[in-house]
Amino acid sequence: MSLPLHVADLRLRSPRGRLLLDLPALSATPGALIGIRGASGAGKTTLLYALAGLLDRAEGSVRWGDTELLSLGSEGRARFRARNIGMIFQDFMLFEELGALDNASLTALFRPRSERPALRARARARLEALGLTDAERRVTSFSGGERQRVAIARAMAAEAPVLLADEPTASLDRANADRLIDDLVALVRTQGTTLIAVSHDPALLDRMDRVLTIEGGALAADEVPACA
Ligand SMILES: Nc1ncnc2c1ncn2[C@@H]1O[C@H](COP(=O)(O)OP(=O)(O)OP(=O)(O)O)[C@@H](O)[C@H]1O
Repeated sequence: MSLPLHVADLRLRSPRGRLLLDLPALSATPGALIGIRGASGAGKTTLLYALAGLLDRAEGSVRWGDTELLSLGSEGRARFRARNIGMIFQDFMLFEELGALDNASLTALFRPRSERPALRARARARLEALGLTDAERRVTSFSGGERQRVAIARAMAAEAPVLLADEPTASLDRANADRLIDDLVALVRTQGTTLIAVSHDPALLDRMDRVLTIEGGALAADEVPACA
């Protein structure tokens, strides 16, 4: 399934009324690689959270295909996310009592029984590709970078139509970061996934089709990188 994105008049205010996000319009076609950059505090993570339907106070329209995310209740948004959005966020949302593979296969719970073995096999392969070979080890004992890799494996194994990533290369060394960028681009090109990735990493941003610059919660630029 492919899900075009249409955002209109998206606004978010802090509890004290400060405007954190103000986006009159943003569209993305399925299969696009979109980077988001901007200074610290510009609103990049807030934008990703709004696109995932994770912010209760967001106003306006975030439409993925035929689904108007902001008109759904929190349960409906969670259901939509489980089926359609892979997330690599800075809070990795791992289950401490589970092993790496169980965490990376968690989205199987939302899939028909017949699809679960293939998803688990993809999760194992993604973990191995990311250098995590001890699939049964509980994540409690994992380092920050290892935890991030489990979250990446989970998001990629799900092969959801949309992948939202917040600094996916941040805690990887250069060689692993470069391999991950290759894998993300390959996933998008083969599956028609829409990737929206916040990053400060020029190696990642240079591989995107478009790079958005966020300043003060607003879109300051929407450019094609020089080497795309
Ligand atoms: N619930 C909230 N209440 C008040 N301010 C908030 C809230 N959530 C976010 N902010 C503020 O909104 C701004 C944007 O935050 P955000 O995390 O989106 O920035 P960012 O661009 O991702 O930064 P970084 O690169 O440092 O991660 C920041 O000034 C932050 O303090």
